[in-house]
Amino acid sequence: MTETVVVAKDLKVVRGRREVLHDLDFSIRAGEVTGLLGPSGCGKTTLMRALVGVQAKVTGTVIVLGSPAGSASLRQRIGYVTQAASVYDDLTVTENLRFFARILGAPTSSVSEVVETVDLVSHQHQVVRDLSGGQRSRVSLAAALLGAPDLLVLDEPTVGLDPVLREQLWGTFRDLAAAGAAVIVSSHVMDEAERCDRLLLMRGGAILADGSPAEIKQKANADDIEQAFLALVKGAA
Ligand SMILES: Nc1ncnc2c1ncn2[C@@H]1O[C@H](COP(=O)(O)OP(=O)(O)OP(=O)(O)O)[C@@H](O)[C@H]1O
Repeated sequence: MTETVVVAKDLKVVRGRREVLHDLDFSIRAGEVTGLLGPSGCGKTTLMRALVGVQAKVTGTVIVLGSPAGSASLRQRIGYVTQAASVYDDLTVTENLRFFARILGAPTSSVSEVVETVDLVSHQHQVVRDLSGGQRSRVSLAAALLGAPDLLVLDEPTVGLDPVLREQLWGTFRDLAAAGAAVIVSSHVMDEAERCDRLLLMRGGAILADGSPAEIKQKANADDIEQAFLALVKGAA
């Protein structure tokens, strides 16, 4: 049976004075890439922050790997990559990763493993400042992979990347899921939907649809996810 890694019930978040997530119920499974898709401002980052346990004013229940989101015991088991690069510009790829491995208590041998996973072997001794944007985001991803996390939360990891690199990164996400991790990837680009095993389609702080790309298209009687999204919005109006 597939392991359920996240269970959220009545998840509500207030930011500023506004409620930005409204009573969400969903679950996330191991071994799958779950796409969190929806337009800018719909609440993807807020939802991810709630799962990782760094979001204030969360109500409802969010259980991650059997413990409440934000529990200290989860720190080593979750990898989180935000939209902003989170590595040091003046250190090399390897120096950055050794530093993060030490903080995480991950073995030094994991550094070369993650460098290979993100395909940066030929750049490992370069300072991060001299890398391209896409290479830099792969260093952040590598840092998140160091502790071999059971849950990977990736906020728009492919934004601004060229198609070849995007393809490569999706291959990496698929490999990580195949190895048993639960991988959550957010995107506002609907054409990334088909690469996911499962989708949570969001709009205005609510979940419009939850299912495989095929199930969602069938339910909305649409040929692609963008059309399905539009049909679901019309249906909900
Ligand atoms: N610090 C904040 N204070 C008040 N409101 C905020 C804050 N941060 C975000 N919001 C609001 O919360 C809502 C959800 O934002 P969030 O960043 O989660 O959306 P998103 O779907 O990730 O957007 P994007 O794709 O542009 O990153 C938005 O309406 C946003 O304006």
